[in-house]
Amino acid sequence: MRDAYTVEAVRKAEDVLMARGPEGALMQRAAAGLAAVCARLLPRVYGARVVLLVGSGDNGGDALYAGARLARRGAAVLAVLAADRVHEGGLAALRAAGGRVSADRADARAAIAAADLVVDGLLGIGGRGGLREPHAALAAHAADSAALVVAVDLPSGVDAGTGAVEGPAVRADVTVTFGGYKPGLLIDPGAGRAGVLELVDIGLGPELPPAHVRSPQAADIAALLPGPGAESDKYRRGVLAMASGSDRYSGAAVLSVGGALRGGVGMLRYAGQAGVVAKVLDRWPEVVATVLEPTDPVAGLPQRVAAWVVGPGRGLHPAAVVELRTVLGTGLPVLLDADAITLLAEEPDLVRDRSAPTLLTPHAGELARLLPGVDRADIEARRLAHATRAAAEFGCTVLLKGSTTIIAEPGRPAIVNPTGTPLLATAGTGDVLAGLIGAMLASGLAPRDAAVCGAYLHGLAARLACGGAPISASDLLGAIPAAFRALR
Ligand SMILES: NC(=O)C1=CN([C@@H]2O[C@H](COP(=O)(O)OP(=O)(O)OC[C@H]3O[C@@H](n4cnc5c(N)ncnc54)[C@H](O)[C@@H]3O)[C@@H](O)[C@H]2O)[C@@H](O)CC1
Ligand SMILES: [K+]
Repeated sequence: MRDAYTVEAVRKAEDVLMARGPEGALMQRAAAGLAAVCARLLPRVYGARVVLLVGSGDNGGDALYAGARLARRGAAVLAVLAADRVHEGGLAALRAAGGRVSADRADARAAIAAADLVVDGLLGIGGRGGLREPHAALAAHAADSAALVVAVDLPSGVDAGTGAVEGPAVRADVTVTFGGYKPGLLIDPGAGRAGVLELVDIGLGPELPPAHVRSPQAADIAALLPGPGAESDKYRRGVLAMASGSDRYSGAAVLSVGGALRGGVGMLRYAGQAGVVAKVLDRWPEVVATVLEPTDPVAGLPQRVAAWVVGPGRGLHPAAVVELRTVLGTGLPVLLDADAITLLAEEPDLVRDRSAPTLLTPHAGELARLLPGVDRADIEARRLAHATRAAAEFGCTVLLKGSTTIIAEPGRPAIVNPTGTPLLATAGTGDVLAGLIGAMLASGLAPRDAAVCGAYLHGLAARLACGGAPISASDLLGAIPAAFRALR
């Protein structure tokens, strides 16, 4: 698990340690860790051309002390100062180690263009908003250079707490972060700027509170996943009921059912209009299907099931409303997706008043319908805050789909899924996800764990499907077994 902490929590932990230990000890630990990662990344330290971008705060101090360590090992280190005053001790250490210092713009540009390694020590957790000048120009030179860019603590210009990027920001190949991950390193758009993450332990652990945000790794998912044991039969593995697709959107039914079957459901009971039922059975003969009567759309809904998935491609007509009320009226775990979320926006109390496990899986546009006064762009820019707010307002689990999928639940740390990829931004992949998570719910996982496992496998399957080439939702279905195998 990668655990991320708020800036306040990190500063508080640092204060406790600093009061206890010798002055500057934490910065020395940070700089030693940073220099070690830089040395590992360079083919050869001796003779390497290293440029440090140095801001006015302690982030610049880390860069200067690490630069001094590299200079002592024979690197040609140049510190480019972005402020009149920078960390004095760090500057003295760099000079004493033979490093050079420049505040000249033209000089800086040429040096960055010719560098092997650029160390971004402009701003750390003290940064506010997008980069101002001259920071922004230096970040642009670094982006134009072929040099490897290593960010100190976080890419400058990224908001440490949220991942928001409000203006120019550094794009790093590697980010060396200290004491604990910061949420902004795990959540887009910040995560996309951070590159590969390296955590340096500076001893904060015992002083940190519980994580604010967690990002599960393969072993965490493998430990959560239910696997069929010798005692399993189709009922114990879970019976899932699905109300997805319609005559107009029959593909949503075929894909969501496929997601559930590939997700390991014991039995799938599908209910829908006659035309969709035929298509579902044609593709997935293992499904037990019921044709719903247009005159009484809820009479034939499946009974004796372990969980429900409602919504993908289901439509917004009155029968869908009655169906949604009926399913939410049961005491079973329910996943609401797509059209069911749009309907819920009209009757939010259906979920607010519900005590049984409930999971909403909106994308940003659907979440905007649930949160009055918020638009899609606000949600994309501050995903963590909005997913958390929706979970609190509806008193249930919320999985916000998108560039970084976030799972929020009242009173628990939010989860960030690490396997997402832009390849998933194509029609039908959300239907597959709903089915996949539905299978996990039916097997008995709590909504948060089901959502975490489903999102992880979904992203992994997309990555495995075509090795980086564009994929369709059907390709994604085909790669789910490989994603499971990769975890076992
Ligand atoms: N506090 C500690 O004990 C430790 C701190 N460490 C380092 O110290 C960093 C935090 O240092 P600071 O609190 O000094 O803050 P920073 O070094 O992150 O930067 C703060 C400075 O940047 C300026 N600034 C803020 N936003 C700006 C913007 N958008 N454009 C241009 N300038 C801007 C501010 O005026 C302020 O002078 C951490 O990220 C980490 O790298 C590490 O050395 C580990 C120990
Ligand atoms: K930085």
